Amino acid sequence: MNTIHIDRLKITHKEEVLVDISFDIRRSLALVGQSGSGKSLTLKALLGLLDPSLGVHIEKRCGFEWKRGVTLSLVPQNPFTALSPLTRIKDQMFIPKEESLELFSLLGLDEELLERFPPELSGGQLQRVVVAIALGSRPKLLLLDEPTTALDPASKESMIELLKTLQGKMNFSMLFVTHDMSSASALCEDICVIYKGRMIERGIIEEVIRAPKEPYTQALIDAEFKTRGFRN
Ligand SMILES: Nc1ncnc2c1ncn2[C@@H]1O[C@H](COP(=O)(O)OP(=O)(O)OP(=O)(O)O)[C@@H](O)[C@H]1O
Repeated sequence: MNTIHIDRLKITHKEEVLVDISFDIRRSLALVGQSGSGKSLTLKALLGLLDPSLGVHIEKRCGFEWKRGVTLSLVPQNPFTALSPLTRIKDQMFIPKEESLELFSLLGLDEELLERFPPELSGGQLQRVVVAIALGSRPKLLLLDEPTTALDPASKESMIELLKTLQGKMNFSMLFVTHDMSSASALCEDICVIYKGRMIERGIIEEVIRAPKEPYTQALIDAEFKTRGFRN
C-alpha cells in the first residue's frame, strides 16, 4: 500500500482561505475537527465536487492515479439519502451480479436483500450496502464521511470492525472524516486534527490521544472520552 501525499490543498471563497492543509495517508488517516473546521470541503475537493463558487488548488497529490468512482470512492454520511428509494438495490450496484454477491457475502449481507428497495432495509444494512457499492470499483482510497453517525452504538462498532476486516482483504487506504475521536481511534492508525481549515496536530492516533500537544485536541478528546473514564 503506497503512502498517499496531499500537498497544500487550498480552498478559497472570494478573499477568504477556508482550507489550507497537507497530509499523508498511510493505511488509515482520521481527519478530525469540530463542525465547520473544513472536513467536508476537503473531501469534496478530493472528489472534485466543490461548489463552483469556491476556488480550489492542490499543489501536488501522489501515491496513486486519482480517478473518482474508480480508484477513489466515497462512503457518504447518511445511507438513507445515499440511495434511490424507488430502485431495487441490485440496480444500484453497477457491477456484475457475481461481484455484488461476493461483496454482499464479505459484508455479511443476505443476497436476498439485492431484490429489495432501500426503505425495506435497516439503517445498519443500508450502510453496509453503501459500503458494498463504494467498494464495487475496488478503490485504492476509500473516503468515509462520518459513516457511523446515523448508526446505534452496536452497529457503529460492528461497522468499524467490518471496515478493518475489508481493508485487510481488499487492500485499500482510508481517509475517515469525523468529529468523533472514539470512532477515529477505533478505525484509524493516524490522525490529522483540523481547526479552521488548518492542520494543528498530527501523528499516530494512540500517541496523540495519550499526549495531545494542542488544547484544541485535548478538548476534542475530553468531549468524547471524559464521561467514560477513557483516560483514567
Ligand atoms: N460553498 C461555500 N461557500 C462559502 N463558505 C463555505 C461553503 N461551504 C462551506 N463553507 C464554509 O467553510 C467552512 C468549513 O465547512 P465544512 O462544511 O467543510 O465544515 P465541516 O468540518 O465539514 O463541518 P461539519 O462537521 O458540520 O460537516 C465553514 O465555515 C463553512 O461555513
